[in-house]
Amino acid sequence: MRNIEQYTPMIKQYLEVKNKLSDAIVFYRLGDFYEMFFEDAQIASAQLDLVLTARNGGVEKVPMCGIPHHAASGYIQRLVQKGYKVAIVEQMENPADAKGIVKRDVIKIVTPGTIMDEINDAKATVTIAGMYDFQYGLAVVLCEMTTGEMRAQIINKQAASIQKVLLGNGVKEVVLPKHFDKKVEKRIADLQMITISHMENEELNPAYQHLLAALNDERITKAFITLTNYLEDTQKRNVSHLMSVELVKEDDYVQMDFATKANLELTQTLRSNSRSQTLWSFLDHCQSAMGSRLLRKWIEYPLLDVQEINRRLDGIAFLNENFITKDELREQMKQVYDLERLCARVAYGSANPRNLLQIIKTLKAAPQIIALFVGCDAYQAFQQVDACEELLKLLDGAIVEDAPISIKDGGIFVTGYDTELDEVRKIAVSGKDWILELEAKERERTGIKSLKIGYNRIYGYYIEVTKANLDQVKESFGYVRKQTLTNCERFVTEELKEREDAIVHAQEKSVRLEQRLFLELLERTRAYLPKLHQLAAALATMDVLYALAVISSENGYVRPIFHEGSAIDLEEARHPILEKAMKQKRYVSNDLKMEEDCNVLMITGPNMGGKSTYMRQMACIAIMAQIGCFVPAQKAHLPLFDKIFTRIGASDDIMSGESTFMVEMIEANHALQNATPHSLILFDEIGRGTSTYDGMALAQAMIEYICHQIHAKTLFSTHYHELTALAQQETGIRNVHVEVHEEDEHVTFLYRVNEGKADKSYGINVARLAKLPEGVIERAKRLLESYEIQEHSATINAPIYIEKPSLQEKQLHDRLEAVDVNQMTPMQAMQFIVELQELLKKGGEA
Ligand SMILES: Nc1ncnc2c1ncn2[C@@H]1O[C@H](COP(=O)(O)OP(=O)(O)OP(=O)(O)O)[C@@H](O)[C@H]1O
Repeated sequence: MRNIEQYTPMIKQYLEVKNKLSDAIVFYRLGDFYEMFFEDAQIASAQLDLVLTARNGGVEKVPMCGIPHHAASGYIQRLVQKGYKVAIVEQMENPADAKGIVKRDVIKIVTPGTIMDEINDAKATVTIAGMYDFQYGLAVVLCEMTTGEMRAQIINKQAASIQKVLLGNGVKEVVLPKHFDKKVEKRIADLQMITISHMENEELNPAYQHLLAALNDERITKAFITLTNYLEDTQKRNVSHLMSVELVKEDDYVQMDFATKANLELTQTLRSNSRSQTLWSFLDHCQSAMGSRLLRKWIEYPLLDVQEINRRLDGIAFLNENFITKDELREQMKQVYDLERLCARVAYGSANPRNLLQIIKTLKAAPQIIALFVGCDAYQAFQQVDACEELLKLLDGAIVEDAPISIKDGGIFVTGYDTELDEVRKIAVSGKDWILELEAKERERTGIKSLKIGYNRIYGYYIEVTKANLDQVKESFGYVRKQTLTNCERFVTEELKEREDAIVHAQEKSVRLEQRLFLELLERTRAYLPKLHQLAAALATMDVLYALAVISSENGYVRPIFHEGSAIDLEEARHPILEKAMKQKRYVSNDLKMEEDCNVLMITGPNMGGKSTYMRQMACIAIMAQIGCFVPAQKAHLPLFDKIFTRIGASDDIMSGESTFMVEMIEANHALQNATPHSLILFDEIGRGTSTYDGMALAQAMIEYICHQIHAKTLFSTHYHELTALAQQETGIRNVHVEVHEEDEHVTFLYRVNEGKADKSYGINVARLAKLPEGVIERAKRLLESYEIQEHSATINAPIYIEKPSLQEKQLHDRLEAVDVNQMTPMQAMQFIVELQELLKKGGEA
């Protein structure tokens, strides 16, 4: 700890502030710069490529680096993205008025979960979570700071659930209370790139109580308190833009764990974490950022409610049947700004004059946009949305077209908006005219052509004469010297001094008046926020419907039809993204049919043959269908999937320290433990991460488990051709294979999926395609031949062993199925359990 008394007064002041902000980098305002000192300077200079200098701090030279204040947001964003917190320390008084050291204080702390103004990616969502741990689980309250949206969830303490809720919702920062399960904290820390913050204050601020109105759950309240107290603490103000907390019920949506979402590259790619080439970016033809963000939510939360899905599909069909309406919608949507974030800024008090202009433009377009949906039966509710015409009347014509971003310098309101403002402005303007006249008069009187009248905040108005003309200044002019610069002198006259006060005063007064009027206008706008939120939600929905209509019509997609059974019937299905990305070659469409009693589709065929693509295609179509979008196929009859699980591709989790095989087993386990008869499972080459026999045994055991216990619809690709024999014993398994054409050891992939199993693997042919050295290929072929000979002579290709359920299991099953628990007394139930236990001990009755 430094002895702060030894330092210069300024560094002492800095250290007093810094000592309370140990986990943040302090941006300390000095004139036009933000300076960083000591360790903060070292970190910032390394992270932001700034030059590290030093400043005399009294007892020692203090490391220092700085950035211009007007460029701060870019630097803050870079630091925060790297997981740092940045505390902004501002000058709290005008340096000119300060006696001694200028007063400074922290005005806000920007953290990874609370960054708002500094974000320049309109489609990005930044979420912060407050958590509370109760004995059996966790309450999580999520908040999207830029919109103020809040959601709550109760989850269990397993790593997969924590990962799903935090990574799945783009959480960048988690706030934990004083007492929190250390093991769970470690699980959160293991997720990497999530900043963990702590908040000790456990008292509910009454200002936020109403946001919990609809919820009566003490656990959620506690997580909410931790979160809101932290937000107040970092923002140093009331976070008035927060919206009511909505409880998320997982059962309302298709459940996908984080690995599944990542594997399917729904909203970010596996390799680069980028947005391009994802299902989101592919579908995103939205015209507004709020539309894009809503689309992302739709993709992450596909629906289970067939009525709601059909409503969206009806909306899309309406736009595609009325293409002029659709075109008109696109044009009108161009006028729509990010009303969601604008509302948040109004509520929070950070809206600027340009933001109000954006609201005006949006409100002007809104009635026409709503009217476009008059004929859309599915969305008649849009007609009830208030387009806020009253607010438009209030705002329209108040603000000048090229209004400034800041309210510091006036120039916000049009003439005629306020009579007092007009009066003050007139005085200020006439003052300026008087100055111009004086300048002309003085030039004439002195004969100095280059004479200028200028103004600066410290010296006020002055007459400036260049050095070259100084000899022409006569005493009789009454010029009093004010300031000497290298190449000019500045003077005042009695006359100028007298008028200066009035002019400056009028200018300042008009700026102050404009500020007051602007804040009043914001306050009046605030009264319309509930209506504006509804309008924003409706416009965003229309925008997403537009995007999905465009995708569906441009690519010839078909409307999915849902049924209550479990059969899948897809004709000429395609992978939406790959189909679009393929330029030279044509994408080969395929059918996918699984009848009610078919549980597992076993897919065999060569590497590179298109197995994974066929599986991903199924998942993409299922998700697109359940978000209410048309799908890439000629016919799509589908069940409603409740959960989707995947074990696809090589998503080695290097970060979590798990091996490839371990990740494979964890993901497979997750599916086997949680899938239901209504789920979709995609297992791509399960078991390949271990030895052949291990892998094959595990794969077979899993398939049997799915057929007998789970009955979920499963697509299972494998290179273990032996497994295809299972189809002969199990009615629930069907074999299909991807076709290739082989000629003179050269293979051509046909990507056509046909009935039956593949005859061989073609691994060596594919290796040749990859241009491995010919020596390696030849040697591999010889080895393969000798393996195959051994295989036939020895017992390597052991026949597949199919285990039937034991008699004991069958008896247990029959008994449990037969009993009607509702008709039993507690005593009878206990007796029944004892009987079952005895049956277990005896190993069956027989
Ligand atoms: N239906 C299709 N039409 C056209 N090209 C396709 C089709 N399916 C796949 N492809 C092409 O083949 C490539 C390989 O496909 P995919 O990864 O699905 O093969 P795979 O059988 O899973 O291979 P491996 O067993 O090595 O994992 C794809 O990247 C794509 O370029």
